[in-house]
Amino acid sequence: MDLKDKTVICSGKIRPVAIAYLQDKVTLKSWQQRGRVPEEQWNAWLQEADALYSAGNIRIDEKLLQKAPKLRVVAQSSVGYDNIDVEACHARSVKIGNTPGVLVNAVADIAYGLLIDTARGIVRGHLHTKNGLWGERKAMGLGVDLYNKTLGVVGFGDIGSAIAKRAQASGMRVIYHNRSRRLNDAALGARYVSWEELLKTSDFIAVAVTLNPSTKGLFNEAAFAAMKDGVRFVNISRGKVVDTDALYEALKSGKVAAAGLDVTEPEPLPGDHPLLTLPNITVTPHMASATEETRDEMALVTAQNIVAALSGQPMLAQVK
Ligand SMILES: NC(=O)C1=CN([C@@H]2O[C@H](COP(=O)(O)OP(=O)(O)OC[C@H]3O[C@@H](n4cnc5c(N)ncnc54)[C@H](OP(=O)(O)O)[C@@H]3O)[C@@H](O)[C@H]2O)C=CC1
Ligand SMILES: O=CC(=O)O
Repeated sequence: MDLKDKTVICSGKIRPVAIAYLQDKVTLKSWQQRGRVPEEQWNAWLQEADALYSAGNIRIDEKLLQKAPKLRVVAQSSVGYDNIDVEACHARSVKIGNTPGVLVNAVADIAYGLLIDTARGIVRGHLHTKNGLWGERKAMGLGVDLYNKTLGVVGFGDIGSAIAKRAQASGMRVIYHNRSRRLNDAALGARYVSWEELLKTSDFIAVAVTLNPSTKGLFNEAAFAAMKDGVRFVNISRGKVVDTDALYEALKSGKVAAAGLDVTEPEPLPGDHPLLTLPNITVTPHMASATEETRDEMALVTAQNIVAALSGQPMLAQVK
């Protein structure tokens, strides 16, 4: 099908693999310079757009949709799509695509790295060495083993179960909590438990839920209070799942011995944020899927979703 009369716009840089896939098939307008496309230009593009390639850095809501009368497809280059008002899109028959699956291993690797860091203080050790304190390394104290400990995974989906697999390789027991039990959990070596039991019995907690009304602020003061003393906490899902002030207090008091976060509220996290004054936290800048291979796959799925939807074919991954 000839789609050359279809205009695809993107608010920021897109990867060469996506450009190569799209440029001969559709009319592509992407901003390949640093930063975001200037507002006036963006508004003009929205007027003409049949499809929007979203890097996740913009809010796609009724306000934007009103400026884009021809829009039929939003292809999000991530698995999470909490920046999109799904109802508003569907009300206007705008299809939404995303990129589940292809980023699972990259994201689970970062979660596992943060998990090990909460146990052993790798980043802290590096800073200690860098600050000329090698000789005083005993002052850092000792870490704890992953081996023979219990990992509680909250959000045992594609990424949560990939984190579990890595933890099992370190000899951890895995329990998990979802709203619904997974049918294949026995094959994955994980035991389904209630929210309360997970909080009470986990030595480590890894969070890999979607951000939805049931998970917003899920890790609040009461949740941290219900955890084991000295629990270690990792979040790679979305910052809004955690009450930042409650986590700060729990880290400060030692209730949470250490935390590793790839996502924060707010994002970006300012360099002078109180969380970063604590010695027992490692924060990475929402980079869990940021490998060359994974970002190429995400870009390609996004481009393929656009072409499929514009051709009237099923997308590789569609948000229902
Ligand atoms: N840091 C980063 O760069 C990245 C972050 N992410 C984040 O990770 C999220 C998960 O991705 P992925 O594993 O692919 O998604 P999946 O849909 O495969 O898994 C999400 C899991 O969350 C569970 N869940 C949802 N609500 C709740 C709740 N209230 N309590 C407990 N569990 C809940 C779901 O189970 P159930 O429905 O049964 O409750 C499901 O098992 C993404 O939505 C995104 O926000 C993803 C990629 C990269
Ligand atoms: O945060 C990234 C995603 O894919 O979701």
